[in-house]
Amino acid sequence: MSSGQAAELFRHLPLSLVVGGLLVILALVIGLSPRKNPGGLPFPPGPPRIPFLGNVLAVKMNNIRPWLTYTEWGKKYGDIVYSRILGQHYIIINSAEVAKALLAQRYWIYSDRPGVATYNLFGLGKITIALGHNDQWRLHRRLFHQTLRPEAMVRYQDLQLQKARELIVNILEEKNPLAGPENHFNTFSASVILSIVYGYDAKQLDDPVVIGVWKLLTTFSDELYAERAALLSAFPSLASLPAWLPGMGFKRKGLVCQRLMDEVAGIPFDHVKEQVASGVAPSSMVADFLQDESKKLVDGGQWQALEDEMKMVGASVALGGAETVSSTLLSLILALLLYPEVQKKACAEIDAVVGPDRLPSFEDRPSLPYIEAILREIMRWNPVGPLGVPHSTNTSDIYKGYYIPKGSIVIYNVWGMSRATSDPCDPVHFNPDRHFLPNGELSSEHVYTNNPGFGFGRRACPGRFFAETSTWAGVVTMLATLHFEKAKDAQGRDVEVRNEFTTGITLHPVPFRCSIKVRSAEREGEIRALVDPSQF
Ligand code: HEM
Repeated sequence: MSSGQAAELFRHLPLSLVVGGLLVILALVIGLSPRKNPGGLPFPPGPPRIPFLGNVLAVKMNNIRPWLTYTEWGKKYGDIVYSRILGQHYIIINSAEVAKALLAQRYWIYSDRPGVATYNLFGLGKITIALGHNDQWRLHRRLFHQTLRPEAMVRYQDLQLQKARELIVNILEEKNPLAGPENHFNTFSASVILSIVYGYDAKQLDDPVVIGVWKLLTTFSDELYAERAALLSAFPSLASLPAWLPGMGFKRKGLVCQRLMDEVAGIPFDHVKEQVASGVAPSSMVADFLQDESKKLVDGGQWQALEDEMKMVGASVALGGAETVSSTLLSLILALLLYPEVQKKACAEIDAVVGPDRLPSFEDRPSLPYIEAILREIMRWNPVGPLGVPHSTNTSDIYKGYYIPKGSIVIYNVWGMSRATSDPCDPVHFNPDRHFLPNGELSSEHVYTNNPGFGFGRRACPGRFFAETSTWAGVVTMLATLHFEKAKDAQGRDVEVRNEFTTGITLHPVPFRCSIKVRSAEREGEIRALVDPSQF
């Protein structure tokens, strides 16, 4: 039977069978419904639930932006909210204080990950972000630490600045007048990451490894919206239904993702292995690991297992760091168009500190507090991951007299936290000045790498220090060299842009047009002298 015939057959199933199926699902839901907790303690407060389905309708009403529902719940029920969907417990945390108290101070309970079946379906079950709180995950975090710890960052500064300069040339050489800078941001963020992980020098958009990384990220995030993930975690057996059944098309996308994942993890890794064998590998996370003789003292089987983990660690870094940094840069450009006074202030600061004809470098960073405030404000304004990445509990817990069951999915509402600022300026606005104290000094409260957008506790993003320096290099180099403004239509009027973002696991500004001009010919000249013209 072909898959088309099978789908046709499914569409014509007798009503009794469909009703029977629904009853089975209902029985499963009842089976999954929580039993009373031993001490009879209450769950944290939360919205009223309907039998069996729980809060599915409330979240569904706002399923494209669940963080708005959670923020409303936060106002009504407090910083910790309980919700239930199809028998699955959800704990929603709406304040950084509660997130720290649970995810950081009780990390041994709150560091598991839900949704492993879903990650497996997309071939991503072995990357760090998908792993449970176990020894394999601890090994990954140890391997990251060598390359991504704060003290190692100084090693990458020259590379980050060089890639930022290549970004400027890519933007200036863009032939399509309607193209925005987003594709060049994608190349920038992927190429800095690929350099440190594999010593791989990707320069342009059509680089096959860069293309692979982006195809994998977009296929995965298009398919894995929150509702589907919730359904799959409530009913993992859905994942084993055949791909030809109606509604199961995402399984075919899952197969595409699995193939892409094999390529993204395998091709650059094998390339480095060959380079190491012929003694020509430049230093990188993977090459340094493969050349570390002390690791080879473990016996052959263990070495192979360790090498397989390193392959996944490399892919985890490449995937974790590409989209997030690129999206952050695109948010900045949108903010510059909407708030031109920010661009004016930033350029004035750079010109005063760096002088008119030199490019900024990391030595200038302490003297550029407004740029620092811009970085913090991009993270706050429209957080790239509005709900971070969910954790789950591996045992039950009691917090402030509330019962938190084992297996709860714990969501921290980064978007809601970003709206709860104590300064008088409306949180909707992009305003870097909110990060300064009345005495003009930068506040020590919202340091970039402590932003809730990087998560909490032992699972907090290991790439946040690298994200910070890459973003800084990109932002300061663009603001020193280029001027961004609204594009003009045929009549010479501004093409308006809106503070509008896509929805999903990560947020990106919806595509917008802008005009980019050189603002310092001296700095452009210096950049062109530093970037090999044969690459463009
Ligand atoms: C603005 C940029 C970035 C943002 C907003 C971001 C955000 C996050 C968040 C929210 C998590 C989950 C934390 C949690 O579970 O509580 C995470 C995990 C992770 N990030 Fe990032 N990230 C960024 C950049 C990067 C970069 C540049 C890298 C690599 C160099 C990276 C690698 C990872 C990895 C490997 C994990 C999984 C950690 C684990 O599960 O233990 N990220 N990130």
